Amino acid sequence: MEKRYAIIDSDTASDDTIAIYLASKFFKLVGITIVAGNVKFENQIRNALFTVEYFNLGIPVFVGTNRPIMGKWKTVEEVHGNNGIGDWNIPEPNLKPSTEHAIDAIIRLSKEYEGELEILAVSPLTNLALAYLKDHNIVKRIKKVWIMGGAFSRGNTTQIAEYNFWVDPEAAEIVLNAGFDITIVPWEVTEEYAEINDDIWKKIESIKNKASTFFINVNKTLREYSKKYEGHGSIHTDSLTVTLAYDPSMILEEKEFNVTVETCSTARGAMLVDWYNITKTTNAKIVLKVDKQKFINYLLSNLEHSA
Ligand SMILES: O=c1[nH]cnc2c1ncn2[C@@H]1O[C@H](CO)[C@@H](O)[C@H]1O
Repeated sequence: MEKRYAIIDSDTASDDTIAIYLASKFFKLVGITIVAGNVKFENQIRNALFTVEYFNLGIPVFVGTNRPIMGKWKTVEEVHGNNGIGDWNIPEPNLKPSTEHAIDAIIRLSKEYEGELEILAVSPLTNLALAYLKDHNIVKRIKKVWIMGGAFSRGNTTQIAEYNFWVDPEAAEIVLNAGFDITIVPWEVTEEYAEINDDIWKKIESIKNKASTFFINVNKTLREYSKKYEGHGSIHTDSLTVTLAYDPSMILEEKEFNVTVETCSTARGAMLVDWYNITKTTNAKIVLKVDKQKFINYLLSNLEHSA
């Protein structure tokens, strides 16, 4: 089967790096665009370049916006480690990012691969929102947008908000209302279907090759944090989103909703899902159930059969 074209938009830390690696296996990845989020911006760029170099992916890294639209957010080094990848002491990558801005790269690539390009947004949506504001026609040219973001009610960052939507709720609102074909993978769904528990962690550890070593190192702090504060193994939200995008037959249930994002007060970043279609419109599908075993199989086989 011909590989589909995709850009992965990433605030590159821990699981993002694995999502990049998986996306490079699943798709013809034409770019990695970096956006403000998880950890210090410079570290995110470094982590993306390191991932490309480590796995010899040959994919350009485009630096994007280094803050959300409103500029109010916090990085979460406590989740991912100080450098974003479990404090793994990595060498400085030789690769350099592209000189083209991520927003311009998204617009240009949407023309080069018109009607074929998919966006794997495992990040706050700032780059995509700004690309849309610069060129509304990207909506017609981009085939599909996969979004990891939003929580129904169990916020991982505030009582109600998931991190990616919380970092840039204005951007999320812009993207959701732009008219893209959107599928959302929300936090609770990833919590249920993208957990790497002790058994699977040990299995990955025992592979002991280049990719498994990478996985264990970059996700070390994420695992400790998830165990301590969320009471389960590490949640691989971004990897699940990329895998679902590659093989949508893993989606066992999804439903179309009108989805908006709260931008005010203590509920900032909350995903508002019109469950009973009170608004009489829809703008996105939300994934509700996933074949977890398939996800684990994809992950394990791609870690086993690496370099
Ligand atoms: O506590 C956390 N667990 C997992 N991912 C997190 C956490 N905090 C921030 N992220 C980041 O935000 C998205 C998920 O909400 C993911 O994209 C991940 O990179």
